[in-house]
Amino acid sequence: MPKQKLVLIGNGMAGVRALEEVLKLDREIFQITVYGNEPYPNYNRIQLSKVLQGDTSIDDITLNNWNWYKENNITLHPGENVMRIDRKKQIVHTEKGRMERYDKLIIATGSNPFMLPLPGADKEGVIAFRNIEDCKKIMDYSKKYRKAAVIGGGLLGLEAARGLLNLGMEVDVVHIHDYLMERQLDSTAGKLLLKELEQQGMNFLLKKNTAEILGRKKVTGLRFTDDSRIKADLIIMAVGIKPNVTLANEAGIPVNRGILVNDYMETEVPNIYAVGECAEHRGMVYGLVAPLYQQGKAMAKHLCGIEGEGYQGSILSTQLKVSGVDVFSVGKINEDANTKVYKMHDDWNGVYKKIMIENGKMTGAVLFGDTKDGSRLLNFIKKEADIEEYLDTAGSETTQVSLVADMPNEELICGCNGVTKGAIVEAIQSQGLTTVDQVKGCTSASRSCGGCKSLVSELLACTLGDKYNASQKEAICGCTTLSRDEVIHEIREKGLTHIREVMNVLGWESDGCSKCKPALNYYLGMVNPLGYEDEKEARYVNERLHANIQNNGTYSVVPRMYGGVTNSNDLRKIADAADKYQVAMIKVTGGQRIDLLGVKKEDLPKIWADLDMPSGSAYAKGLRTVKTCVGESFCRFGTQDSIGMGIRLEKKFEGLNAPHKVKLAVSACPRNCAESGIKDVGVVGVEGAWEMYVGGNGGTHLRQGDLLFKFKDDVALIEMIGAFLQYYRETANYLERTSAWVDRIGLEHIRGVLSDRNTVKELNARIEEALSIVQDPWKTAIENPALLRDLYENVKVPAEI
Ligand SMILES: Cc1cc2nc3c(=O)[nH]c(=O)nc-3n(C[C@H](O)[C@H](O)[C@H](O)COP(=O)(O)OP(=O)(O)OC[C@H]3O[C@@H](n4cnc5c(N)ncnc54)[C@H](O)[C@@H]3O)c2cc1C
Ligand SMILES: NC(=O)c1ccc[n+]([C@@H]2O[C@H](COP(=O)([O-])OP(=O)(O)OC[C@H]3O[C@@H](n4cnc5c(N)ncnc54)[C@H](O)[C@@H]3O)[C@@H](O)[C@H]2O)c1
Ligand code: SF4
Ligand code: FES
Repeated sequence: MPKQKLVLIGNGMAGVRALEEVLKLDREIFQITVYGNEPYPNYNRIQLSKVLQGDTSIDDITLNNWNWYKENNITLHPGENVMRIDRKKQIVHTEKGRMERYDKLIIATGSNPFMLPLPGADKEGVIAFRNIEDCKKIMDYSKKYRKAAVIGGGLLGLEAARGLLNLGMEVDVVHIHDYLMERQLDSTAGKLLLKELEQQGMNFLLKKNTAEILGRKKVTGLRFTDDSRIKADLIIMAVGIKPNVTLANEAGIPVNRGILVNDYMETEVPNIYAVGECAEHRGMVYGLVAPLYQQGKAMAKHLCGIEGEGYQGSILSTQLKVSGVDVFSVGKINEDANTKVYKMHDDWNGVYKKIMIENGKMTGAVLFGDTKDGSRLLNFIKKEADIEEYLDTAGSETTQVSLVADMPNEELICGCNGVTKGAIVEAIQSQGLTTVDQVKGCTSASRSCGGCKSLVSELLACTLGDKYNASQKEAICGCTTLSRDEVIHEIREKGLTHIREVMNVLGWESDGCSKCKPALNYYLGMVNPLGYEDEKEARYVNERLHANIQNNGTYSVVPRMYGGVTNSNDLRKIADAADKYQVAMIKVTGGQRIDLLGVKKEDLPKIWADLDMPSGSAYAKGLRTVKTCVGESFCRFGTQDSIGMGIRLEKKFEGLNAPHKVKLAVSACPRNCAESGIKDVGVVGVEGAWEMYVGGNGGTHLRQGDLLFKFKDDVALIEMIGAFLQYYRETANYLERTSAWVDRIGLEHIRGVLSDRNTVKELNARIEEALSIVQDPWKTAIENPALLRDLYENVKVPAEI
């Protein structure tokens, strides 16, 4: 039988997913042609927010690459607009004059951003945020200009605003309502969100109606109906979307807000279907992928002649993709005469939870500050569960790990793609999957917004147990096939106590190399801090000599200055030492201390003795500096004693060794003068509390820290920093910065582990043990004549280690 001709208009997320569903059911019945007016293969529109925020690149958001179309015998016409549908002759006409006959036609033309018809809306610098071109334009603007305004405080506007901040712009968000995301949140959550985002640096203008976009040819600002004005070089319009129904309308296909369809996504015209944001089903037009994918599934069955109940409508759930902000909403969000409400508001910790109940059944929920219950609530609300059923489990101290383990098989793990726990576990077991990417490829879980990635990872861990850890295996170097975890396990199990022993017992294939020797030295010390004797010769040269070697063979000397605070006495000692040893340069470092550059190796012990100050560990794989701002003692904006806290932290953790260098900072307000956002641990004072950010990095791999927890109490903050550092010490690969480690094991996972009080206490007990043996290395060296002779007088230090 000849194949039927299936034509898809719109190469976007809903249309192409529907084709995937068709191909899953029957690869033989259709000869498929796709027209898409964007010049790209199908890509993940959702991830444009992450592209703008710098978390991923345009190259990495392709969903189906060019090859996928070839492999599935699909003819794709990228960058080609369909101009007209001739429903009588069953032909589509394109802008290039092509005419394509169809037996079945799918319209999946998505939406257009709604552009407010304001005077000046056509000026240069007014941009929507919908596709790759918009994203590129915005990024280009950010390189040239400083001030941006986003009109619309909904999901898109806020994600765009976060992106603009990350791109270094100042951002005003103009919103028409008195609280943010009013379509997804109630006023309490909307206001909490505003506070949180203000602290991230966004500026909000609420209840503001724009009257005019100012400027001559190019945008210069906005004027509002109350006649107030703001300046702006770039305006992002994010005030909602309009289904793209022009083609259907002109072809005489019945349209209301969207193209009218039945439960099988058939329009009222034979052989024409509509799916995605352009379709209207039972009065609803959807703007999130989960319902669009469900529509595609129902439509594919119908196209392939398979019976099914059709699409029944969806309960919507949303999450904002802004790092450090946890907001979740599902179903009904506002009370009316028929609803009762279960509410919890912990104002201090900024946690808010509201569940809507009708006749004892759950119909909606809003979460702010702690969203780990989101997927469970979505499942309860989907099945209209009794509130009692939820409350029975709600009191228990759940972490994400236990949450996934306890979930019944029919519960959803991935809301976007409708993938249940049972389906993932089945795929893991039957197909031998071991990584999140494999689960994504096989089940589609985590393929869209990516919000469920950590749940998938936990599920892999629960399902595979030890095998999951083994599957993450990467040998620590070419001398062995053993991974870091295996080596540490063997060190513990077999009670191994020194590097040579590890190599002998674990069958090293050589005498060790510059990669494994320092790593083993660290792992042995981490496992047994009290019993292990540091093997100096396994350390890199800088750590061995306690000074950084420079390009001309001299060294730099950086004495410790707790919290960046010094005094005239120390400054005098530094000046005298600089003169006496004729240092080439005295330089203030980024870590707020003083670097004496150009010291000869043989002078190192002498200058340390003269300085009589502790080592600043500027060379160490371990705690380096704790940078502070002046804080409440002097600054008008300071809400906390940042210097006091910084000094306390530095005194507590100085000398701690770690998989890589660790930098801390304490700022007394969100202006962040100490750059807490790009430190391994960054502390930021807010009114009456401290926020703790982790995984920040200001180096080659720039990464903004993630908010981990908030504390009103100094002791609790210090305890959590101890627990975080120890968890990093125990689980990171040697030479893995916290930024890479947080990305690898997941913020949610870390938060889950550190939410357990006992774990925090145990980690602190172990870090205390490691700290108890810390000695100042300069002092130790000066007091050890043999070491002085060996290291600073006789021996030539090989440079590679
Ligand atoms: C920045 C951003 C972030 C988002 N984040 C999320 C999120 O976190 N979660 C979520 O669920 N949803 C999110 N969304 C929404 C989600 O991306 C959309 O719901 C989804 O992409 C809609 O799919 P669609 O196929 O209906 O439309 P689209 O993906 O827009 O695809 C329609 C395609 O048809 C093409 N087209 C239109 N007319 C023609 C024509 N005449 N000829 C040829 N081609 C044509 C369009 O150019 C487009 O490529 C986000 C959207 C944006 C913009
Ligand atoms: N995380 C996510 O799920 C996510 C992220 C981005 C986009 N999206 C989707 O993309 C689509 C577009 O998002 P959106 O945020 O533009 O749509 P939206 O309709 O959700 O929000 C638009 C917001 O703009 C405000 N607004 C309207 N007119 C205004 C005016 N004149 N001045 C100021 N504010 C005004 C509205 O009050 C509303 O809050 C939606 O379907 C959304 O669901 C989803
Ligand atoms: S971070 Fe805040 S408190 Fe600290 S110096 Fe800067 S403005 Fe002042
Ligand atoms: S929840 Fe969005 S990809 Fe899984």
